[in-house]
Amino acid sequence: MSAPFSLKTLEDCLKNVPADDLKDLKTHIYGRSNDNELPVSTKAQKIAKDNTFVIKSYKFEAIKEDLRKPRVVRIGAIQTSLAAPTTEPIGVQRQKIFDKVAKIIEAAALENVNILCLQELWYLPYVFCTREKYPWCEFAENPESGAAVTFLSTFARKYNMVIVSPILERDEDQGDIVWNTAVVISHTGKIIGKHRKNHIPRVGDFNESTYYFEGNTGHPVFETKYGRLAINICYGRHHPQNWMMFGLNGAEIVFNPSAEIGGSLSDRMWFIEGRAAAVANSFFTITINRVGTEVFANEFTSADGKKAHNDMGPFYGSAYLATPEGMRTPGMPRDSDGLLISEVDLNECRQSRDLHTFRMCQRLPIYAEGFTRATKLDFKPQIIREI
Ligand SMILES: NC(=O)NCCC(=O)O
Repeated sequence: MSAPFSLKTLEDCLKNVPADDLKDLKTHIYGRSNDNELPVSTKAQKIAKDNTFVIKSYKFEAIKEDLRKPRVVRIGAIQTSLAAPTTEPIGVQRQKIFDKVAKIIEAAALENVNILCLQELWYLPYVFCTREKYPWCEFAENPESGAAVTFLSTFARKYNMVIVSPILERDEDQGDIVWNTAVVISHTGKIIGKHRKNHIPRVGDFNESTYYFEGNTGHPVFETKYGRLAINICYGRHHPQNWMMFGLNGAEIVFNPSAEIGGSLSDRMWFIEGRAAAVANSFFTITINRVGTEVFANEFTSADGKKAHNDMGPFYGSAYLATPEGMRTPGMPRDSDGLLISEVDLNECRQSRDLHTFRMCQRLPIYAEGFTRATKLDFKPQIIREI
């Protein structure tokens, strides 16, 4: 099994920085010198302590307007490790994660969370490194009536909460094929719709393309009681146009449920990509990653000449929210289960568009024309050379 992280959160590096320097440093790395941490109720803290997860809550303010009321919402993000070994029966593994997540949702409800998102494929191990089809394909479920979605619908209705459930989808109407999908559950408990992952990794142990194709649902934005949201699933985080399309369709909040391991390229990019996307598209982003090391019975290789192994290494958690103004919360722990809560005013999306005019001066027609040219077989890059 791979070694755990030396830092519990990256913020641990800051503990020895002198107070004055820390203010400056935070202004750059978080976009503000004060974290604006909100108190967490004793009840929620007790649930967290009894069930060994961390709760952090932060507040972001927008400009107070005369004609528009603030649109304050509380956004929650859950990061978890597995609750049972991968050798346990599928039903047992799933139920144990349900039991763990139920406690975290209970705490989220006590803290008045309005919209909640879980990590990519939240009720199963990240099994694609194995390239084995069974037993893992058994985790795939119907996006309207599957066990995970049904389980979360009950909470959505009970707590008046919109919940985003990233699942392994079984498309029973279309030849039983499998997809990587996020289902949006309304505060009424009904399903609003689903989105299928647009960009599928084929790198190292991320062998998802053995199981499913790139999604075919475009860039839907879901209108909910609490705001317009979209889901850019994991690897789509590396694709600026994927973020942009959700923005063009009117998203105010874009979740990035992920599965990412420490020491990888993504570990270096994690803190940049979500924040950059929030600024470029004037929406809130929330990047969420699983935690812990997932060990499998059979060895697999990463096709890099190195020895076969039974685990991918530790997933690094580190969930955070970024705002259109480029501010962000500190990261959640790299190695423990957690609930991140961020209180934001959605009015900031329009305010940022007014302030910075990124959307107004976006040159969509020239990009559209350039993209069309770049897809042609006879495409010639526009390079000018000295003659
Ligand atoms: N789950 C997932 O898409 N991981 C992506 C791996 C990467 O970002 O390199």
